[in-house]
Amino acid sequence: MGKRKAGFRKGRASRAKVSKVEEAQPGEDNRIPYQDIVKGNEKFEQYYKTVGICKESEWDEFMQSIKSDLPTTFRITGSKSVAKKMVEVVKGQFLKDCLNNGHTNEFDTTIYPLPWYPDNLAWQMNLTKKEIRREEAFYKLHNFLIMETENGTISRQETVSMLPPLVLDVKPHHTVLDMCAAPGSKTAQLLEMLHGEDDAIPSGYVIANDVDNKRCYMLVHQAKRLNSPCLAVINHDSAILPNLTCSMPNGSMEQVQFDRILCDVPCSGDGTLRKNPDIWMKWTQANAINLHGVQSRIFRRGCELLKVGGRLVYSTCSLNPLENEAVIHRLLSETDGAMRLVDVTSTLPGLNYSPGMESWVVGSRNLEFYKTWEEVDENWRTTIRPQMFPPKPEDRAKYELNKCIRILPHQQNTGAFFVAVLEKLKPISPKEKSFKIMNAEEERLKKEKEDRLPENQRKRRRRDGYREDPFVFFKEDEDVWPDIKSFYELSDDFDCKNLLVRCTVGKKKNIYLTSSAMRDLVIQNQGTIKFINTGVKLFVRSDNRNMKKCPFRIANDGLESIFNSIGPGRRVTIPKDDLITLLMNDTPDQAPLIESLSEVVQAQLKDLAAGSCVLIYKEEGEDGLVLHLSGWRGTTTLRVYMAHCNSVHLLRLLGGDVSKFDINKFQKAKDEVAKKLAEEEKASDEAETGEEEKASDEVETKTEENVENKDQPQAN
Ligand SMILES: C[S@@+](CC[C@H](N)C(=O)[O-])C[C@H]1O[C@@H](n2cnc3c(N)ncnc32)[C@H](O)[C@@H]1O
Repeated sequence: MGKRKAGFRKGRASRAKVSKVEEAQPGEDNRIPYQDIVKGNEKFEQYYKTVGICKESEWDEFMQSIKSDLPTTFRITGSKSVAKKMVEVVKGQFLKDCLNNGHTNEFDTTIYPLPWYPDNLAWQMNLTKKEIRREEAFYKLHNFLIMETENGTISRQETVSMLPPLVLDVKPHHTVLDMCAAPGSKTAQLLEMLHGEDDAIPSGYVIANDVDNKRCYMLVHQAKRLNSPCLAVINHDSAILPNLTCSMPNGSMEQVQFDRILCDVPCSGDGTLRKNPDIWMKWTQANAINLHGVQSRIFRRGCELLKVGGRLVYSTCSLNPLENEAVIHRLLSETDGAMRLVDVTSTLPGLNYSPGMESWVVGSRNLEFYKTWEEVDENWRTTIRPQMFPPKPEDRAKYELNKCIRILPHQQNTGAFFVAVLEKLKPISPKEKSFKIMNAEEERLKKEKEDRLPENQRKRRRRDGYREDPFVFFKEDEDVWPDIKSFYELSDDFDCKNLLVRCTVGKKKNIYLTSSAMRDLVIQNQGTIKFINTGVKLFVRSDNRNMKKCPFRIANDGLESIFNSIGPGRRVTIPKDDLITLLMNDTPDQAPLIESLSEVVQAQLKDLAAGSCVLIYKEEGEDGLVLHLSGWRGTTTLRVYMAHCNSVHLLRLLGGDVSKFDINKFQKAKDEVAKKLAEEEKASDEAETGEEEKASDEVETKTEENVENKDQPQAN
């Protein structure tokens, strides 16, 4: 897929409708450069003034803020000890140096933790992304953000988008559904919370769904950085998401009801205007009117799939009450007290917000405004629906829509956002017949019926259901297992049935690990659910001659999940200085000689057969940094087996010298230009010298000829 040209957005159809954008001219490829987009739209202003999106006294501030570029924000991720160390890095001298690297006073380099995010794990800085990218003074900061993002230790996520997962309050035992998950920044956050207790494999899981197949792969990419065996990516329209079943300890089957559901629905996105200025050109009230229906259907399905007592968060990055309070009100009024809004603001200290609206006017696409359905013009009655209107004044107290949270851009220099937290009080009968909750007997009969289908029909079902490679779980007698088990001295409680490969025939290349709950879910639902991805990479085929006994090396991705089961025979405890040496020399050709490492390491390696091993680093103190890394003991060398960005990240955590990796791209570009100029100059000098030499040679030859001629005796 081709990369979108940086700084350009498509600008077509709606341009003509928006008078303020007339000055912006699309380029040859029909895109308008960002800097040429006029930030303003009369209809937007008319609509939100009429709706009363903020107090009149705040309007100018609201508009000024929504037209400005966003500040940069990021979240620190990773295991407890790594995250703690990263917070120290962000608070420490390194980042101070990055921010004060010879810049002039024109930049506001303030950086601060978000007060409502726990443990100082979320940070906002007043510099914009553009400033960080374009200013040489900030090259170290830019390198830091890129490297640590690639490594998965920070997530560059907009402040307001961090709210929904946070208020969902996920615990390690929760079953979680993310209904509209791509590209996945919130899924990542949900996973981090699931793994929040640092248990190797939590009993809960996250199912991340998106209707868009391509975006599902963005989700896979995003989640990969988190190395969780408790995630599955699935691809469905969540408004009609099929029921999932799971097996119970007594062997019966049950429909899955989720403890936590995130419903971050598709929306008009006008809360992201600061990040996506092209929305200024496209904005129309018709978008919100059109989206209300799908948002309501997805939300309703979420409420059906939620466990009684469970929590659901509905969120959008839209300012529009039609996509927000109207959707919530519609569901509350249609489900007869089964759901209720929860006020979570006391858990968000220091967050500035507006309470949800309890009353609003509904605007048509032409911006005619109606207070009640009865007033609506006949022409609009197919697009404006009665459910879009607010509760009657006498019912307001019943719905408590003021418990919703709306964040406006000027309140703390962020994007705009809407969040509603709901709890389920009693079951909701599914709207669609097909979602009827099956009891165990019905489920068994359905399975029996499927099993009786002729083989060709079953095959077709499988084919139509999957375009993905299959998920083939290990059987107890899997051929490669005994060698792996004995090489890594894996304990008997490690269940090899949770391992899987993505092929049915041929050599197994990569072996993935899922949690037991995830394995069960995949096995029980492969017929009805389109699974795109699950499992964390644990073993990778290695045909190295030193791995004859077990042709699989251990991968960093899944190491944490299996670490406790690995026996002492393949473990090497490594002191800080040795680890720094390994990280500074992380390529195979640089691998340090064993004899150059400390005696402690040499002693451990003496009896360790060559091949894959686990390196363990533990800092002193209760909360000290703990690292488990995939390593390779060569015949004479030892090395870390990891991506370069991981090495740099770890060096930074250990206080090692990362300066040789901190490339100043501006200086590099200048050096390259200078080098090219020098080469050109040299070439032209040489050419000139060549010409001169040739010319002088010619002169010399001629002179010599003359001399020779002169020397010739004159013929008489
Ligand atoms: C606002 S984005 C979600 C952002 C995501 N939660 C995150 O934090 O990265 C909305 C997503 O909903 C997906 N979507 C749209 N309609 C859907 C549907 N009917 N079912 C499931 N996903 C849908 C879109 O493909 C899009 O990826």
